[in-house]
Amino acid sequence: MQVCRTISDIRAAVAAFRGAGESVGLVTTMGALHAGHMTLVANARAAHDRVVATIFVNPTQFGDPADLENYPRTEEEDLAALEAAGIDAVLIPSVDEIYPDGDETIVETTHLANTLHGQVRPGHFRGVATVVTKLFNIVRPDAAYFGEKDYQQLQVIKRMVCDLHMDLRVVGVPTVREPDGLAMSSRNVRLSPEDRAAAVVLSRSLDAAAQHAKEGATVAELDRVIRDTINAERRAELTAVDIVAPGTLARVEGPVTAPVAIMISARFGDVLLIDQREVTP
Ligand SMILES: Nc1ncnc2c1ncn2[C@@H]1O[C@H](COP(=O)(O)OP(=O)(O)OP(=O)(O)O)[C@@H](O)[C@H]1O
Ligand SMILES: CC(C)(CO)[C@@H](O)C(=O)[O-]
Ligand code: BAL
Repeated sequence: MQVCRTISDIRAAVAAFRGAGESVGLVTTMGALHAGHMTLVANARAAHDRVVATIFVNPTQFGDPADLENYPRTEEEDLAALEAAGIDAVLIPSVDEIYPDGDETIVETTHLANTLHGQVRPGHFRGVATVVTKLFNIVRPDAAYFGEKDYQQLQVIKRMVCDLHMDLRVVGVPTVREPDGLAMSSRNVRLSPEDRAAAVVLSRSLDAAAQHAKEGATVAELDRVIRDTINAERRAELTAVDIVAPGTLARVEGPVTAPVAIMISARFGDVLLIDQREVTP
């Protein structure tokens, strides 16, 4: 595995793959890797001759300086995991390498970035779209792999790629969970043991909603089931429940007659966790 810290080094690595006529898949991460990330890698590995990964804790997508400061960083373990998973080249750049001259140029999906979870984290999706555009331009992959856990992020990136005529495929990968159902997340390591145990309420609330949807519940009833389940856990501070049409993320109402996506977020102490599930009537 080639470990590249500069744009010119990763471009040289990718140019060599391209010179040999090989296809390239990309997995972008902020490090502190877990089995969710490795599933993205496995999907890319199965579909491409070469797989490139990036590890970059992107400052422009963090609103809260403490969240950026406390974000887990485990570079040595991450590089070992990527090598073991058969990654061909990894880009692990400095902030100056990615933002050499500030942030004069930004990329924003105007509506999609500022609705739903974008209102819980103002500016977040603008930072994501900007850095993902930079990473796409640097690596120029045939396809890039993103987790469905970050559901709005996936829709933002799909829409950006479509609207800006970017020449790659965006592939969504289902959420990987801990044995008790908690969605894997790099931030889980920041939970106290009590909050870690309590956080299972997120996936439990989604399971309850899925069951109600099968039994013919309305959107308002799904919303109520989720709120009641999460509010019954005193360690959880519910921040959002959004029930939307998959893809467009438009809010839906009335009886659930077609698949809907449920996006939820809650704080446990100072850690904001998200989860998501598509449910069918
Ligand atoms: N549990 C998961 N299952 C599948 N994909 C995941 C999972 N968790 C993260 N990913 C995906 O991995 C990629 C990199 O995510 P990132 O490095 O931010 O990790 P993370 O676990 O989402 O961290 P955090 O939520 O704490 O920011 C994203 O495409 C994300 O959607
Ligand atoms: C896509 C991403 C790598 C952009 O920084 C990040 O938001 C993430 O890890 O999900
Ligand atoms: N997984 C999304 C990156 C973030 O929370 O900033």
